[in-house]
Amino acid sequence: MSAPAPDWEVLRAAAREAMTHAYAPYSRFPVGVAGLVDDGRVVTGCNVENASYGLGLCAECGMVSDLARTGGGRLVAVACVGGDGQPLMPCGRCRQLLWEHGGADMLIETVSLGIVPMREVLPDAFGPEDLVAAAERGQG
Ligand SMILES: O=c1ccn([C@H]2C[C@H](O)[C@@H](CO)O2)c(=O)[nH]1
Ligand SMILES: [Zn+2]
Repeated sequence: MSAPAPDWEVLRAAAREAMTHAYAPYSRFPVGVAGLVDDGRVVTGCNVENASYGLGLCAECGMVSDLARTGGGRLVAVACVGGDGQPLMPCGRCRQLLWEHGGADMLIETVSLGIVPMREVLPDAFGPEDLVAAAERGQG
């Protein structure tokens, strides 16, 4: 099965809709994210903050949970929007989260670079294959 082609307008709209559910009373910076799955599903998430500031959840965390809960699969393309609804570069931790479920070829829309594959925003990434490689060398 070939991966579906992303409709970036649809993804952006889904991310903006998700952003309306954000719980961000501390930063006042709502974030929404939408991901196209290889079976054509669209999964979404929003940020959910906490009075214990450091425990806040980025929107990408919610989206990855939505991905797992609705049947798993691989992320093909992800649009993330924040604040005024413009494209947002996911934070470093979330790039790692996304890598697990989309890998190097997953497309991501960023404000500074446009639409690029994950390998460009997380070069030399650590991923599941590194654990396999280490195990094969007898280090895992
Ligand atoms: O990729 C990102 C970056 C930031 N945030 C959230 C975390 C916090 O709630 C708010 C301000 O940093 O934006 C996300 O949800 N995703
Ligand atoms: Zn994040």
